[in-house]
Amino acid sequence: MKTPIYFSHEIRQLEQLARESGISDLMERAGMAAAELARELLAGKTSVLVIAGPGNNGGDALVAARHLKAWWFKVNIVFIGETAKLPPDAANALQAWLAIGGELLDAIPADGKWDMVIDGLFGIGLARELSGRYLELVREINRMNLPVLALDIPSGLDADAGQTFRAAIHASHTLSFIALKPGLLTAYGPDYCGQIHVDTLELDAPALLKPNGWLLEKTEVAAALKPRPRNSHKGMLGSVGILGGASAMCGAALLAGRAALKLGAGRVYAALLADAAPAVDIGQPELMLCAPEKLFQLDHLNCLAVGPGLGQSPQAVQLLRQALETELPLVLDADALNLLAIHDDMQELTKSRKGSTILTPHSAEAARLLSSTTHDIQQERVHSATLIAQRLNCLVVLKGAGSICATPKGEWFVNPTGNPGMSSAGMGDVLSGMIAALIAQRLTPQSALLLAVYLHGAAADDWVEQGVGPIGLTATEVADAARMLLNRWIYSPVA
Ligand SMILES: NC(=O)C1=CN([C@@H]2O[C@H](COP(=O)(O)OP(=O)(O)OC[C@H]3O[C@@H](n4cnc5c(N)ncnc54)[C@H](OP(=O)(O)O)[C@@H]3O)[C@@H](O)[C@H]2O)[C@@H](O)CC1
Ligand SMILES: [K+]
Repeated sequence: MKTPIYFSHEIRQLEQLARESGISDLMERAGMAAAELARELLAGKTSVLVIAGPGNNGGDALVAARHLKAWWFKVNIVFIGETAKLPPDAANALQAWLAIGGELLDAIPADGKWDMVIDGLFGIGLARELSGRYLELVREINRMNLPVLALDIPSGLDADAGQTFRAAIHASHTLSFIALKPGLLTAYGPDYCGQIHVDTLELDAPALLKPNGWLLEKTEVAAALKPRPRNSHKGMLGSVGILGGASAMCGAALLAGRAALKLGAGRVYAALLADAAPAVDIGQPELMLCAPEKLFQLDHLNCLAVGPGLGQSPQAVQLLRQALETELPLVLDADALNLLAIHDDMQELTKSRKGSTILTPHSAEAARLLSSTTHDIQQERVHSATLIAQRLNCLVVLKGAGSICATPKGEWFVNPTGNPGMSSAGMGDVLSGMIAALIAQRLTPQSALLLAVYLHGAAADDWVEQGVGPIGLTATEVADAARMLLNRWIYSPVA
């Protein structure tokens, strides 16, 4: 089963649709799910501090507190807001809490001791920067250094963008209601959410509202993989061309080429622009190095990756234009993206290409493509990726924590794999080579993109699990681990 992701306005639509179909107890369901998870996480410990805010997120917390109290946990609630202004469901939850003898505190007692905090201060209704008592409370909870279960989303985090409203609660677990929201998974989301759990509140969300966003998951991306027939030869496995490697940047093209080899392309050609380009890659002599004009004379290329170390010389401009004029599937990265951003005619060429085009920008490259700023791209990562995909009629991966893949049809995917060890030179070059290799092996461009993005992050995660990284993890190591995982997923799928 695929896992959908919805923006907060879509979650509100879902709530409305549920209400219209006669479901009126969503808050009770959310509170019960929260209490059950809290009980499991407490694992025998008994004392809980519940923070309830002025909206329905506070209502969820009040319901959870009521159940925990009924199960004999020691529960203290700090409520911040005006009880008279609570929305109806939350007001009912408050009455039910008071009816079983519960009390409300207006500040965290200085001498209290708890095993866990339940954060029900703000959910998807947080609409502006935190200030005053709210800001102070978030900081105080973070200073307590206790396990925190955040209800729906850590308070202070923007459910759509994954940015913080000045500060946010550092949760150890987040229980997201109805479905995932993109802000949990991208930008700062992974830093604040801890382990993410989803409770659908018994709603079949995709049946009520068609999702446009999905979580990338191994079962989904690996479905494109098939074992090779024993009777195979390199021609069947496709040929990749890499175009880049201007003076002082040959390494980028070699990294992309080596990654394409390791991901199984039958033949890989690296065409280097540098005047004094090497004739052979001594560390990887299987790579075929050639001059750029030779690459376009080959009649058996299945995919071309343009950009690693390309530079922005007149020759680079001419070669990129030539690549865009072919019907080959193209992967464009780095300076290919920067050149595309400043040449309107190349953007027109891209829009009308017969072959697929895949763009792999990080946020600064995306900003150039959209004539925007890195800050604005990070504020709207999903929207930015889909906008580029639709404007340029291409597939896009907007890289960074929680990479966003987008299609020209408006579908988008968030990648949960990867770690800060990937913030190092060459990682993007390796990703370009990986995508190109999978396309050359006849995966559809979209399947190749989704698999490569997921696998690239999973390979880096594998090293971190082994204690290599995040500090000092190299792109070459990621390509090696990607090869190992790919083989494992195809040939020992249970492992
Ligand atoms: N509806 C349902 O059926 C279900 C909803 N569910 C739950 O409800 C949550 C959404 O609830 P919600 O819409 O009430 O928003 P919520 O996040 O509690 O906060 C809104 C309050 O905060 C206030 N406020 C905002 N920003 C502020 C700031 N910076 N500083 C100070 N105040 C600020 C804002 O005040 P105002 O902007 O009006 O001044 C308002 O009072 C959702 O995440 C899920 O947990 C589940 O139970 C499932 C069923
Ligand atoms: K919360």
